[in-house]
Amino acid sequence: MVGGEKMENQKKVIVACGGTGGHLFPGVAVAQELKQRGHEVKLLISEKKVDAEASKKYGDLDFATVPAIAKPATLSLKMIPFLWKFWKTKAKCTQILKDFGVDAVIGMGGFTSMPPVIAGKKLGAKTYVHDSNALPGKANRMTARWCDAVLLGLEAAKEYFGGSKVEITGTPVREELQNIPSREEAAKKLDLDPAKKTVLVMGGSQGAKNLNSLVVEASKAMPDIQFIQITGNLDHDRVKDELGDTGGRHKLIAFCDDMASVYAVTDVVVMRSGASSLSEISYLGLASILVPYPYAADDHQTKNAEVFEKAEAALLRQERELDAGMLVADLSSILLETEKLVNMSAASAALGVKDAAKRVCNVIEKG
Ligand SMILES: CC(=O)N[C@H]1[C@@H](OP(=O)(O)OP(=O)(O)OC[C@H]2O[C@@H](n3ccc(=O)[nH]c3=O)[C@H](O)[C@@H]2O)O[C@H](CO)[C@@H](O)[C@@H]1O
Repeated sequence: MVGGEKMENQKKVIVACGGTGGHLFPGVAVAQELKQRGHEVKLLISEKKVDAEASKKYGDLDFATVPAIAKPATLSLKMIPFLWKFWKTKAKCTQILKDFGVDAVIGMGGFTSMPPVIAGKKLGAKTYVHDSNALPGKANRMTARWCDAVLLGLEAAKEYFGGSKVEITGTPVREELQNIPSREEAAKKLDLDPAKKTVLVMGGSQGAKNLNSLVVEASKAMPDIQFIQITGNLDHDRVKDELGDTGGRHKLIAFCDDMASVYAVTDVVVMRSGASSLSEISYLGLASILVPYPYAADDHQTKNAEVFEKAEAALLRQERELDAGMLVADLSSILLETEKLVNMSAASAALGVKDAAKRVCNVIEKG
């Protein structure tokens, strides 16, 4: 251990989870479980606005920021500023880790997780990486070389990492989603009718303009169904204009900081297939229609969606093939056929890993 005072058996753990909600929220879940077990935790997030917004409700956790890093897709002159920024960030991480007195570092994904893991390795700490996708990211595959163990959200990812240091843990879900309110309580909070079928729409952290517009059109054709549509900050006003007045049955939210209430009143989700959202809906046993983000690296969101489609927990629809009529037909087939909804929800629940946070923390505690 470097610097700092600590109790016996207590570990000082850095959770590197910056860059996107898909890395940050599983990192929060790991930090919450570690803290509950008496360990000391610091979360490293990026300086991006999205991280500041997503982390602000977790005031009881200790956050520090480091620059976000994105590797250029091809070998070009852009590698020079990338390497310079990488080196500077690693130096900053080394200082943070030394001051903290680090024992272990876990990276939750992306190139922003890489410098803290490498810095940790050089300081003699135990190092881990967690990947939540069916097709692991390039950054994680590279970071794995510096790690004592590789932790995976989905079995399908195992083939990309050789050797015995791989463990399937599932993807941790934050505390507030482990204990969601009742449907009635949540409906009251969101000013919705608990007796009506409700669709949640999540566009994910990247643009979902087309998907947002398709949903608006579908909603107009389904006046008895309630919608909660998370539009993303950039698309909110445009969608609001397109939607017009629905008498309160179609709610628009730019960014949602109360996913627990939203999930509690939901019957079916229409969403991108980001791994963290998938881990949450399977934890809660929600049926879904998955529309992968078409520009995700190596089309990894399709691979995630295929896991859910194969298990009959979801319908998989590519955005280029989807129109509002199909969406109405899909939603009707799930919402109006009770047996289908029940079966899809059960298949989703079967994919959920209830104790993922515990499994990840057990590995860190074992050392
Ligand atoms: C475009 C892209 O490449 N996205 C990737 C990014 O996830 P990205 O951040 O896009 O999406 P994820 O679905 O993984 O995570 C979103 C998270 O944000 C939360 N949320 C969302 C909206 C909101 O208003 N409030 C809120 O709290 C969700 O509950 C979830 O926890 O990293 C994931 C994990 O490697 C990948 O699987 C995704 O493919």
